[in-house]
Amino acid sequence: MPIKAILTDIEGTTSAVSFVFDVLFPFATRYLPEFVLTRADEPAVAQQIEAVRAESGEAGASVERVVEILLGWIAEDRKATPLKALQGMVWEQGYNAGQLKGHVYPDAVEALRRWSEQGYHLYVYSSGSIQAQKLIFGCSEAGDLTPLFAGYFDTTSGPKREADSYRGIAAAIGLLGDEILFLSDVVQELDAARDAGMQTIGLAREGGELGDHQTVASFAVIDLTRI
Ligand SMILES: CSCCC(=O)C(=O)COP(=O)(O)O
Ligand SMILES: [Mg+2]
Repeated sequence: MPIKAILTDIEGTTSAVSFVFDVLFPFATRYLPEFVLTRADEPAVAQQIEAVRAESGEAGASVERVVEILLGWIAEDRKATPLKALQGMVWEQGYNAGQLKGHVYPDAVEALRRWSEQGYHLYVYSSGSIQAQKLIFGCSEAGDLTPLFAGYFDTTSGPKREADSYRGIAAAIGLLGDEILFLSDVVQELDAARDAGMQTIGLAREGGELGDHQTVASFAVIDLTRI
């Protein structure tokens, strides 16, 4: 079945792992405590605080304790939906203030633009919240890339290592699994997407192979007509 849509991961795929670990996560560690403590009564923040209490099993946790839990989750890179939602809110302030600029590899920018012009529908699936996804592409070093994308999926569609998440995304896109190409740097994500019937290509920016998935080091060598 020919490819009609491309679904891409962000960290390690379109964007450097170092940008996430050395820039975004430290930014959140620095600014998230004050953000949560001063805005705890705002409905959008209060909702996430409640979700942290529920996910951590600490129903009566104070806001200060919730902040401690969140900082622990950042340190362990936990893909918890309420953490990801709050990180997105904190990063928005950094992007708006010009303190952050999204990193997207030039080869990814070029390929995404070309595929969009050729009529492929482009989607994102990342553990980062949809708000965070729109920010990294909207405030990128290459300018606003959001017009290239037809839609965004995050952990509210399910964990990235479970096939059911990809089945749900294919249904939401309105295509058969094998009409969608999924790109990622994580073999468990590629396995889950393939189990759901999607085509896969692994991105190994430092070289090497990702399991038995076709693996490339750059978007520049992906040929959509040969999948
Ligand atoms: C949307 S940029 C922030 C990325 C992030 O928070 C993260 O956890 C990366 O997850 P990914 O699924 O893109 O590897
Ligand atoms: Mg990744």
